Amino acid sequence: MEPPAGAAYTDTPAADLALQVRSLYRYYQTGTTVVRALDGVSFDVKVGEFCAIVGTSGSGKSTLLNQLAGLEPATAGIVRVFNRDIAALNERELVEFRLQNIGFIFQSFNLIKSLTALENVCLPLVFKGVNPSLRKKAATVLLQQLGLQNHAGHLPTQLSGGQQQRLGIARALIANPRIIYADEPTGNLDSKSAQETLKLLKKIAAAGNKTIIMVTHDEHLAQYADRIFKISDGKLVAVSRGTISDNVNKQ
Ligand SMILES: Nc1ncnc2c1ncn2[C@@H]1O[C@H](COP(=O)(O)OP(=O)(O)OP(=O)(O)O)[C@@H](O)[C@H]1O
Repeated sequence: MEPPAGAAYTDTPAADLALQVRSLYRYYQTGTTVVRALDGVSFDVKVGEFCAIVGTSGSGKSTLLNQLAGLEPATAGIVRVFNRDIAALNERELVEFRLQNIGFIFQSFNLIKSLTALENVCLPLVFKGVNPSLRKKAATVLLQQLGLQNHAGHLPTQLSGGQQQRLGIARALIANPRIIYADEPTGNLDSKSAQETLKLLKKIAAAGNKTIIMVTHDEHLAQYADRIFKISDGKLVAVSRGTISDNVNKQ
């Protein structure tokens, strides 16, 4: 039976969950002040779900994404990514776990300006030790899939914002991660490119059984997601279903 739209937990077996977050707290101490950036957050995300985390500035969205990636220790609570308690991993194991499982998409694209589009997309495979001809082959296929085949030799500055973000998405996909974290992926895009980026993310989640977690302050763009988690003052205050369900696979 489908869980109700507002459910943060599902009755899904743990093996089918991408994320299990339980009573997660992250406090920051600045002088004598304690900031409760995350104040007891709990939710599940199923494998293949596209989820948006929304909230106003300072609500705790980036802190939550950092926690889900194991980039900072929690004050208390549990984060399991594909059933691995990431607090139990040491720094070296965390780096390896991220390399094997997580792709990142950034607001400012984080492309290397001196490298061509093809070389930028290849980078995660360089870190994985894949040989140059296989890297080039995989990157060429992805550039083709994302409609960037005519830009392989271009530098990022020779591409539009939308094209740069597609490049960022190709780079996030090339190592075949099981989950993708996107932090304000449309923050630097015009509204048309933003919508195209969201359609692309929706299509990736639907087609490849990839889980996507996207942080955005844009409540309209969040409607492309399967579920939307609303954060306020470090608390999960609402869970809803995205209302934009146009069949992106047909495009
Ligand atoms: N390293 C830090 N040290 C102290 N306080 C921090 C730190 N990082 C975040 N905070 C505080 O924690 C709260 C949540 O910040 P966070 O960056 O997660 O919010 P956000 O929702 O991502 O905001 P924005 O949309 O503006 O990026 C804020 O009050 C912020 O000032």
